[in-house]
Amino acid sequence: MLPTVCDLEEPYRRFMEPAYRIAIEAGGLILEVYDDDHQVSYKDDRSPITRADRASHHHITQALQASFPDIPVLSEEAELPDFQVRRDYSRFWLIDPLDGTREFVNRNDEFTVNIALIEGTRAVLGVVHVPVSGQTFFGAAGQGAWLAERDGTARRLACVRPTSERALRIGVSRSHPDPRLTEFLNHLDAPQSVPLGSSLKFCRIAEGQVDLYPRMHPLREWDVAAAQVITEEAGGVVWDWQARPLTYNKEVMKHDGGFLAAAGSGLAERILAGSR
Ligand SMILES: Nc1ncnc2c1ncn2[C@@H]1O[C@H](COP(=O)(O)O)[C@@H](OP(=O)(O)O)[C@H]1O
Ligand SMILES: [Mg+2]
Repeated sequence: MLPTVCDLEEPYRRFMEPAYRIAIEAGGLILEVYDDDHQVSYKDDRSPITRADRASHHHITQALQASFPDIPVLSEEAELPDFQVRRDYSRFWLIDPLDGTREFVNRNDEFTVNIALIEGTRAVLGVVHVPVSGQTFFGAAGQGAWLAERDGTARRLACVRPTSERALRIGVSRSHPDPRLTEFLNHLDAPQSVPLGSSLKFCRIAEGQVDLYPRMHPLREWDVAAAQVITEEAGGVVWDWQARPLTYNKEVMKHDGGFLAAAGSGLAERILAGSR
């Protein structure tokens, strides 16, 4: 059940209630494998996959389909429908059943379950659950973002604007270093790097603990969708490097040029102006 302090309304409440519950259930399945001796195999693109990715994928897919038989579910762990078919979807679920598989394999706890609802080409609802901490971040377009703790208490999320008195805190991938990002950081005034796995980098912006999350190389749409809604609904922005909002259900489901997530549009504009 959604936390009682959460005053989320329709049209998104009917989607959020099951999505929130299903993300937490999937987190429970992931933890059963995490506490066990998990075996890793590798996909064609050499990224790791475990029994936990598969268990989470099957549960989320089946449970969303049971609640919403008419809404397609697209997942990192399943073959995507042809673009000719999915381009006509007015609404679909986009899931990353275990984001941060490398963090899972390395046992550093920084992995998440991500469920997003896409309408047209926009991400409009997102749930990011963190199995180890039991925290669940969630938000819906125009209504705000919340953080629920394992014990059911919850609070609204709001980004914190950086001040000139302190260093900018930059969320960076813990497991996928990028030389272009290092070069970009060299142009900022003594930034403080905050290494984090998975979509947690977006969530920390929404919590006010990180100011920026710049990404130069492509990420898949499912790595971003749910957490983008949470960042935006906490007052942040997630733009491409031309200051345009990210779009979804593209022919290739990637954000090709990367993106800039920031704790506010003013900060993002300042950073983009400096990077040109
Ligand atoms: N260069 C790249 N191209 C495509 N996906 C990438 C990538 N670098 C990282 N990713 C994916 O982005 C997700 C989060 O990575 P990071 O912790 O670096 O932010 C991971 O997803 P999965 O764990 O779901 O496969 C990872 O596979
Ligand atoms: Mg992922």
